[in-house]
Amino acid sequence: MHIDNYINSIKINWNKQEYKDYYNDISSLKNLNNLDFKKKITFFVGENGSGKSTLLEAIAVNYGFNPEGGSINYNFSTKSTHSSLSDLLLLSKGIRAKDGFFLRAEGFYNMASYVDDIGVNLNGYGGRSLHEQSHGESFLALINNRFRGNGLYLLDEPEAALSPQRQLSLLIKINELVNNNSQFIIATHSPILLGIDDACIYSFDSETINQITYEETESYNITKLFIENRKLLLKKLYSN
Ligand SMILES: Nc1ncnc2c1ncn2[C@@H]1O[C@H](COP(=O)(O)OP(=O)(O)OP(=O)(O)O)[C@@H](O)[C@H]1O
Repeated sequence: MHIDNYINSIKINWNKQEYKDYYNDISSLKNLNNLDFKKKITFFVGENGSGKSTLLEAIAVNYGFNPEGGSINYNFSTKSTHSSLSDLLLLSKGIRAKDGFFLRAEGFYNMASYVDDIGVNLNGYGGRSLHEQSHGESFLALINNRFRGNGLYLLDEPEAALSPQRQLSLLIKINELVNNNSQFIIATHSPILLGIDDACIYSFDSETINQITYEETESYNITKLFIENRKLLLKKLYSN
């Protein structure tokens, strides 16, 4: 079944590149020409440094989000370090999303300061300054109160601040929002979030970006191995 998403696919126009940037040395990205977003939820998985955040940020910036995170309307920048990859992207868009947010664990502090500075109504943020809540509390308060549905949500490692219990709460919220016409693209290492069904999982661990199953992800396999064989595994790890 064809699903019309807010972003249906991306293409990279390498001919537009004027100068080499760090992503030219990232295996998964240097050979990338296009990528489809066929499902309401797409996960980016892969080893640290495999290029997930770089691609997610480029998509976010090209769509109009602030590179440090926030909604389309947020316009702040504490440092300009985002790559030029966003300039090379061509997004194939469906209808315009009514809501949207680019949420990254990294840079959340600056975004919270911006919310304080502009003096917005804090009801959308759990009723208290994001700085007065714990990292995990504020992260989930934002998602629960500010994500309204019919939206495009780009999340970079949302599990970083969340306990396993709250990752389950996030999973429920994502499911609710998807049922309310939302699209998610999520870079994650969480074996809990990756367990959401009917998602497309893209692995950044080889020369091309490949679709894999939940059971093929490292997050699933290493967690399973550890829980099922903890004592034996620890013995082996310590002896190496
Ligand atoms: N602004 C930058 N300038 C130079 N190199 C960068 C920059 N940002 C990221 N890199 C490098 O690009 C590579 C990919 O980084 P990226 O953050 O996209 O990885 P990732 O897959 O999201 O990793 P993680 O799981 O650790 O978040 C890394 O080797 C990183 O050091």
